[in-house]
Amino acid sequence: MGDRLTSLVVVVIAGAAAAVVNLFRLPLFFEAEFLFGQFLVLLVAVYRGPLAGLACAVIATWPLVDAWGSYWATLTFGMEALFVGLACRFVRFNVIMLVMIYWIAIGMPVSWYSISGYEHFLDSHRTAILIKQLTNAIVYAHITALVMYLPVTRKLLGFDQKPVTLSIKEQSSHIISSLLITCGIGFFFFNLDQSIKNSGSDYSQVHDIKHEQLKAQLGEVFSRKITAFSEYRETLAQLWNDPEMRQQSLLSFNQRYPQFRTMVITDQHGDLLHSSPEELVKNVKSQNENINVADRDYFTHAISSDQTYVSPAFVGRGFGKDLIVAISSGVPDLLNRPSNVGIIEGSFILTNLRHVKSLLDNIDPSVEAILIDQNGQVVLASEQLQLPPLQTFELVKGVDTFYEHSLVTIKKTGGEPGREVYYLAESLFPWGWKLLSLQNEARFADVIERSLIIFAVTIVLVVLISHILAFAISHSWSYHMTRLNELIERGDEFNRELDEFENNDQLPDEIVNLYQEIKNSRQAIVKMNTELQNTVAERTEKLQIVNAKLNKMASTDALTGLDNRRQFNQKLDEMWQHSQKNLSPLSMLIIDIDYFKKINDTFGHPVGDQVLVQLAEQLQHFNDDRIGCLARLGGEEFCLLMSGQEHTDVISLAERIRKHIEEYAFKIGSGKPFELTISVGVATINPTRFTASKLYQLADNALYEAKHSGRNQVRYSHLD
Ligand SMILES: Nc1nc2c(ncn2[C@@H]2O[C@H](COP(=O)(O)OP(=O)(O)OP(=O)(O)O)[C@@H](O)[C@H]2O)c(=O)[nH]1
Repeated sequence: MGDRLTSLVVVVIAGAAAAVVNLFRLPLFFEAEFLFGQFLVLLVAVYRGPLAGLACAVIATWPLVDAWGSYWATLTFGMEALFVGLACRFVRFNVIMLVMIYWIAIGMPVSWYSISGYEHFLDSHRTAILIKQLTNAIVYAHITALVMYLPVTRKLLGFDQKPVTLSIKEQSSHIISSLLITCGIGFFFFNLDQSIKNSGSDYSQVHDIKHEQLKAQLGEVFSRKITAFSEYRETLAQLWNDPEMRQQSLLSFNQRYPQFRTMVITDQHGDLLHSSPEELVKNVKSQNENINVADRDYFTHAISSDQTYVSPAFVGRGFGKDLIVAISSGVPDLLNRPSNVGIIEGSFILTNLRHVKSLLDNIDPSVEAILIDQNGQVVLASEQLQLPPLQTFELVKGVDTFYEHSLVTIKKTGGEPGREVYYLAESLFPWGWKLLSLQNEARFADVIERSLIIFAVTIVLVVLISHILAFAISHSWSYHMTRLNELIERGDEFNRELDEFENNDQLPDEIVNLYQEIKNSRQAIVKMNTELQNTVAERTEKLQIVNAKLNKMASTDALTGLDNRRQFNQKLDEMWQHSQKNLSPLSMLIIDIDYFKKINDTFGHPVGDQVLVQLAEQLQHFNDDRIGCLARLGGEEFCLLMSGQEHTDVISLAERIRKHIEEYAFKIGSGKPFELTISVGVATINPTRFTASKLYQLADNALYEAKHSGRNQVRYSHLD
């Protein structure tokens, strides 16, 4: 399979596996989730290169596009794979450090931008989400580092590709820090999550309590008035037939509840009977004969019911244009209950509800409240919210709930949703109004962010410290190995006692054993080497002796010990060259025993051999400095070579030899002594003019002549 096709298969399978793992995400706060599938993407980036990593990231983030509704995850994780893959191609790397550098320098800034782009609800949690990303990345990078060196990973993803980091120090550093940090981060994150959850629920409890307090306070304000109206309608029913008393009681009722700017009493048809202050009716009546309120809400609700009615906020018409709320109650017909004979109504101008307003404003610096009527209009709202009365608004639900709290933003009539996000608590009052209390979520987000920033800094420090620790531990493991390695390279150190290894109690057993093994084998090698050298020297010496003997044998005649023909030829050649160079004459004597055949025939070959040996011994007496070579050429033929000698001297030497042999008594064993003669052929040449073979030819001819002239003679030939 081609390398590209292999990469494609790896990318598709690892990407699909990572996508499946990414389906099982660990949910954290808000939309933040921990995912683990990315470790497979990193492995592909490390083993198969940046482009394969990028492709794998695209496949792996498929579930996130759907779940998170954006392609930002594909972008950031894709860039991460590219970054890690590229870095691994060019530097000796540590995958955890690379991932950390990527997220701090690139990933987090890109995410910062992306979050603001698509979801304002996450705005206040940007830092939290980014820190989650960094922590998540540190975790899956450690998982990557843990499984990266497993043989199975290499087999599945790397095939025969070598990972960049291979030394014991680097591998053990990766593994130690990975173990430490994966456990450490898990523990820290679990604790952090718990503490955020706890403080979140504390926060929401406090919010609920504040809300309940406010609700109770507001309820008391209104229900006291409602109760007062319910009681007063009974009083009024008693004195309904006495107009004077009605007016009086109305005035004193209003005095008791001065928050009501005006109070009126109408008959069952809505015609105004009394007012407080009294002039109101008078003034109005002076302009208009009959005031009828039958079309007003507060009348229609009160006249047909025995419940006290609290109206929505509205702009008053009859007695001014103020923004008011009316409380009205039907006055029962004592003879014909439950029908009413008229109503009593009190209105207070909203701006006069200072007490209520201050309750809304001062709940808590982070909590705002809105009081809304049955029409969904604002009656009163905390100053901060800037919601004027009668404004209708919409609560826009947030993307999520946070520890059972709804998250909302406020959208004013026709406008955009505000950017502030609140936790919502709401309650309905018996009279139909609602109390909404909104706790600004940014406050809690600040608290979370602060602890997350501390957490992130701690994690980064933990990562760095654990790497330093891991490095130190693995260094101590590999230090002695490295030292041993150096020693092996230097070699000779093992011949000495090394204190560092010999007398060191701190050394791990494995190192001590390894050292001993190496030392022993080293010493064995040295010993073997010395023995080998001695043997070789011994053998060489023997060989040289044998060689010398062989040489000797090759150049010596076995019977007589004189030079043989081979040696003779070589010496003749050398001496001819020497004489040619020195311009000196070269001479040759060929000596042949006379009638040697007879000796052989008479006494036998062994005796013949003895004769040859004795003759050689006798010739040796003449072998002085002048003789360049004394050889037996074969059979009973001997030869002498001389250089630089005068021809006459050579002839005289030949004569002396012939004479010496003639006079010499040969004796074999205990046999009788006998005599024999020799014939000698002598020749001398000028080597600058004649060759060595010419010299031989001349000497041989001279010998032939000596033989044919009766033997026991010296004959010579001379060419100048
Ligand atoms: N014992 C012995 N005899 C040898 C050796 N080499 C040659 N001969 C004998 O030497 C004899 C030489 O005889 P010839 O060449 O006929 O000459 P000769 O008998 O010496 O007579 P002339 O040279 O003519 O005086 C032969 O019988 C050879 O067999 C040897 O190494 N040992």
